[in-house]
Amino acid sequence: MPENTGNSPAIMAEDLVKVYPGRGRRPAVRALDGLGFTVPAGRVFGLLGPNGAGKSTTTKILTTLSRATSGRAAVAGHDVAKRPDSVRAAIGYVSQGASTDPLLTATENLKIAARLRGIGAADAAQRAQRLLDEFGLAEASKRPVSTFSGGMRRRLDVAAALVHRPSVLFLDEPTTGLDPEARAAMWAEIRRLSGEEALTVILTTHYMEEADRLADELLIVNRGRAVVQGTPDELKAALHGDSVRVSLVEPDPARVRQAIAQVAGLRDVVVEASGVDGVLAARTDDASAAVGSVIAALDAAGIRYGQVAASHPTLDDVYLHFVGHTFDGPSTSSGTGEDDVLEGQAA
Ligand SMILES: Nc1ncnc2c1ncn2[C@@H]1O[C@H](COP(=O)(O)OP(=O)(O)OP(=O)(O)O)[C@@H](O)[C@H]1O
Repeated sequence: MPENTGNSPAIMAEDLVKVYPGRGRRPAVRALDGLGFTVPAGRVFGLLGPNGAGKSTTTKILTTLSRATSGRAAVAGHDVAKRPDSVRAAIGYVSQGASTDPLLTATENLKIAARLRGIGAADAAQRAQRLLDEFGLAEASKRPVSTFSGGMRRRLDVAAALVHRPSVLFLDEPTTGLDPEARAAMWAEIRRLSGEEALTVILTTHYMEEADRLADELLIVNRGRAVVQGTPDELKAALHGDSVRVSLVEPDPARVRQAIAQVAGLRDVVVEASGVDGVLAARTDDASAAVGSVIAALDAAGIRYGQVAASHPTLDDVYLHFVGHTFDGPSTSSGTGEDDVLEGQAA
């Protein structure tokens, strides 16, 4: 039975600090720097942030795989440092790597997962059957997992993490590598779990669309700190004005920045180059005027570009605003520096 479906939060993290000690010439790393957040029970909660932001470290502490240097965290009402066994009994964890044995059948895998959680043989068989039905894997239950598609394997990984009926499920990039159809099936599964089963799902993802469509609430983490938390709609609504995006062809970011330096009314300007492509992103209160002026400035400077788009803020814009570079972009861009963007976050 879920342990925590009442009003108390599924997760509470307070002032978490994690310092990985230095070794030899390698300096110590302060991976978490006072991270705090709360996750209400029964929600899909998305953790977003650039590489190295501290997402994995946070997940490791919450799943008892690592200890915080200081601070406090509780999962399903249990303190992670004082009651790690109770936390482990209350959570399921699906890592990026497959957790099932490809040579065994789906049923065998689930039965083993249940037995490892201390469930008796008869109950394990029943639970395995129930999960195979729920996850649409009943017909394939007698086949070795090596014959499964990527989507079926991922669903089986999730099913295996639920054998002991946890109340909080950690999913680390659950749809990476899946085709769009399998991704949609996994999204439907996650929605079902949080809805019908009242499970709290902690989701780490690298897909902005996934975070937008799936997460009831999002936390953006940067440099070991919580930057902003809210529903995707709240976060988007908090960014006033419109977004302008221009795809650049073989850009020289410094030249692009110089070209648009005189364009009035742009803020949160970021220019990124990745291979032969690039992007110029900015926000403005007057999209139609800004688009015209940006195009004129790029033309005047002889800068090549492709698509030019203005839209209401998307989650990409929220990320850009709070982190300082695009989700797929480099961690240092030639645009507005991270500190500049964070200083301007009162928008
Ligand atoms: N075992 C470790 N020893 C030393 N430093 C570490 C260790 N694990 C993580 N770090 C460092 O801590 C910081 C946070 O890393 P973490 O893996 O938590 O970030 P992340 O947000 O999960 O990134 P990614 O999206 O790339 O997985 C990084 O600077 C990373 O290099």
